[in-house]
Amino acid sequence: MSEASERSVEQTVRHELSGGVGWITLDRPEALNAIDAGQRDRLIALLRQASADPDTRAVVLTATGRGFCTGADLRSRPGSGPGAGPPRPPGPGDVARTIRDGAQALVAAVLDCEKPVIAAVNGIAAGIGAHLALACDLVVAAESARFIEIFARRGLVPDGGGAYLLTRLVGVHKAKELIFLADDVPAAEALALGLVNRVVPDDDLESAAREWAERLAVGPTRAFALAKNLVNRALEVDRATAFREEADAVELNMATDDGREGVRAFAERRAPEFSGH
Ligand SMILES: CCCCCCCCCCCCC[C@H](O)CC(=O)SCCNC(=O)CCNC(=O)[C@H](O)C(C)(C)COP(=O)(O)OP(=O)(O)OC[C@H]1O[C@@H](n2cnc3c(N)ncnc32)[C@H](O)[C@@H]1OP(=O)(O)O
Repeated sequence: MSEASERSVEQTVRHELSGGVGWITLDRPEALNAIDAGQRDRLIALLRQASADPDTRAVVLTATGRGFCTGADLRSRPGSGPGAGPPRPPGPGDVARTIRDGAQALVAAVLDCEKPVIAAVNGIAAGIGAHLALACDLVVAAESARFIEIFARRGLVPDGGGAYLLTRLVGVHKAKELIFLADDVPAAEALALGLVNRVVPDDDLESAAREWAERLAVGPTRAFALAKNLVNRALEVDRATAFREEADAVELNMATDDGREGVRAFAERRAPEFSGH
């Protein structure tokens, strides 16, 4: 039975809302924060709740120990409780459904979250754990962090949006290099590649993530959500569609309190106070 099942999923995937920032912390350092299906599903639920919660203005995703997340818990077996029989071999379509409903749903929950999501990568991010970090809007990495597109070491095809994310972030050739060779990518190299926004000393990771998160938490939340969606779609649509969706987003935003507050505050020579609505 995996360690995860001896502690509640609320203990190994912690959530705290503080100052408008939702902190989601993976806390199973003994397994480098590998995630089983229960932890994956809790992450999805927390991200979806954060998206809808008006009191959550920004999200930070981080972890404890020297692992951020090393992907699926390869030691957990769904339904492996006491008395469980031998694992049933997956039937036709079972694996594809697991990937759709699991790894892909997790990455989609980050991409679709209507709040800025910051990954504070404290250590090794491998497999779906790397994609969880790379799907975030901003990635702050500790100097000791490293990213591993590890699937080939396990004979697996990258899932959880790996090819989709990597190709957009680093281009076709570098994406194939990372996937085929499955080498460790240290934080400094990840920064040079454009995989992360910032690299900070390990001891400064939390404060660096907090500083960005708290700045975003008092910003125009709705405008951030609309802009996030435009950027996420920018590589998928043609110019006419992009321009139409941009114009629609600007119009939607102008109907919000914050959309009017910024210009009004400038005219009144005062700092804006964005409510997030
Ligand atoms: C999305 C969740 C799905 C949940 C369903 C579960 C079904 C799983 C079926 C797989 C198909 C799903 C695939 C998934 O969507 C995508 C993936 O993530 S596949 C990639 C899986 N991850 C890995 O292959 C990484 C495995 N780990 C390593 O290779 C190494 O640990 C490392 C990352 C290179 C680091 O190496 P070291 O620094 O030497 O550290 P150790 O190896 O000694 O590790 C320390 C300790 O942690 C345990 N551990 C590390 N990673 C995992 C892991 N992924 N699963 C379980 N346990 C892990 C390791 O065993 C050590 O424990 P100890 O032996 O000390 O008890």
